[in-house]
Amino acid sequence: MEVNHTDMQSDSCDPDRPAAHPGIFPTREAGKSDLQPAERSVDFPVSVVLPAGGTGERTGLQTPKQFCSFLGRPLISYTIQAFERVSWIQSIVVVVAKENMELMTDIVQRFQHGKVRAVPGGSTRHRSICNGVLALGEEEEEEEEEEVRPEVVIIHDAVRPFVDEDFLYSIATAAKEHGAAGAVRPLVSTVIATTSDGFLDHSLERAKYRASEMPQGFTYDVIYRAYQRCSESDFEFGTECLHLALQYCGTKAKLIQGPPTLWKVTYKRDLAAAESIIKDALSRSACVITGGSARAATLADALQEAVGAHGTELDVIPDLMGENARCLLKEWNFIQLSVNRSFLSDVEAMLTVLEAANRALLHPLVVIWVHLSDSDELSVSGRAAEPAAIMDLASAAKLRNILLYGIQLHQSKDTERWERSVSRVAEITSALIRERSPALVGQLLQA
Ligand SMILES: Nc1ccn([C@@H]2O[C@H](COP(=O)(O)OP(=O)(O)OP(=O)(O)O)[C@@H](O)[C@H]2O)c(=O)n1
Ligand SMILES: O=P(O)(O)OC[C@@H](O)[C@@H](O)[C@@H](O)CO
Repeated sequence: MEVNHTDMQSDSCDPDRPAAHPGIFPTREAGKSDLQPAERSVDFPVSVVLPAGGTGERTGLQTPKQFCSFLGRPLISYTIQAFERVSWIQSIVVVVAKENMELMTDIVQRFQHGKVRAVPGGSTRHRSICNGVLALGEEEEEEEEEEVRPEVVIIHDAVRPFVDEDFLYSIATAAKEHGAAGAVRPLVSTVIATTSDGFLDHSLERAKYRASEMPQGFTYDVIYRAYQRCSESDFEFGTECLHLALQYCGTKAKLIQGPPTLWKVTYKRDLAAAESIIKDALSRSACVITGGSARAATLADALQEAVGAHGTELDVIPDLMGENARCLLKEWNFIQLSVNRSFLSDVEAMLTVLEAANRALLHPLVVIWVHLSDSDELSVSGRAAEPAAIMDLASAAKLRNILLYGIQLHQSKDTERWERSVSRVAEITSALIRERSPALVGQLLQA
């Protein structure tokens, strides 16, 4: 997947569908969090350093992996989102290569990330992290007045986008108590040592070892002192901050087993897996608007079961008014059912409401107009008018990151034929929601 960081459309890839991913919460508006995780708080200031100064050589791509785009958004923006939505984190420092500082500033502005500032990285990961830690200790005139020097610093690779608040809380509180804390995972492969001429020297007893992952947490003093005292060789060849804390501060990190979501995007295949997980998270539910029509409600009931079989849960409501407006704050997929009325006013009204809610800032929204008509043979004029109208509407909506699709459905008196049509609508709907394909935007698909 060759993705240029200026190309905000990522190629679609088609990896096996992974299990639903608990680690990503793509449900946040700029500046507010609408998925309320367990209400947590800490009584000490916590800041974050996201090392993002690498080149991603192992992906084989020109674009550093942290800037590869998924659904129009760079990977690093997903990681930042995972941290900025945590209310007890006061600030985030992203450490990027000097040549990417402008790009990083653009990303922060474009996706309206809060609490974030970018600082230049170094030639190695440790040097970048050290720059980030030092930046937290410096006064910045434009800093938020309530930002103070952190007591705890969370360090997290920017290319590990799937991290949740509960685990961050565990790491931060353990770091506060013990001076350092780190995420671990069971080893998948056995670790062996080789001789200089490439033969097995010995193997380690796998059960006694763990893979060191991120996030890691440190009291500011520990990580600051560790970097003040470590050697040039550490800076050049080291890969483990926990080791520096032990070696130079005598601080034994508390190790906490993390969820499988903590993996690092390293190779090209990891990009495909990350994209699939992000799409999965966005396609778990959809809101069906029936317009109060009894026939639309019947169709919605039939769809609920059929689409549910494809892994997407439908929430059926008559409109997006009053109490139902809550869907605007948590949904990324909307299905407007229209019976016989072939004009698109229902859809236009929905697009207006979605735009007013600024809902498409972080993720492309999907709006599917399902038009149920009574006649099996549509009049030619009816057919000609609809595709042109929906294409015009879709072209305008796409500029605002809303993907509009149409599905034409005919009410057949033949039960079997009707059931087949409903099943096709469900299949098409699920595919559109999951893939969010730009290529089908504005199309009026026949079910
Ligand atoms: N000089 C460096 C090197 C790496 N990193 C960051 O450290 C994290 C983990 O490093 P890694 O996965 O090795 O990233 P790269 O060094 O970019 O990958 P590669 O080794 O394949 O080039 C990444 O977010 C990377 O951007 C950094 O901030 N500064
Ligand atoms: O060596 P890389 O730069 O690929 O990745 C860094 C990892 O070593 C590091 O993130 C964890 O192992 C925890 O320290």
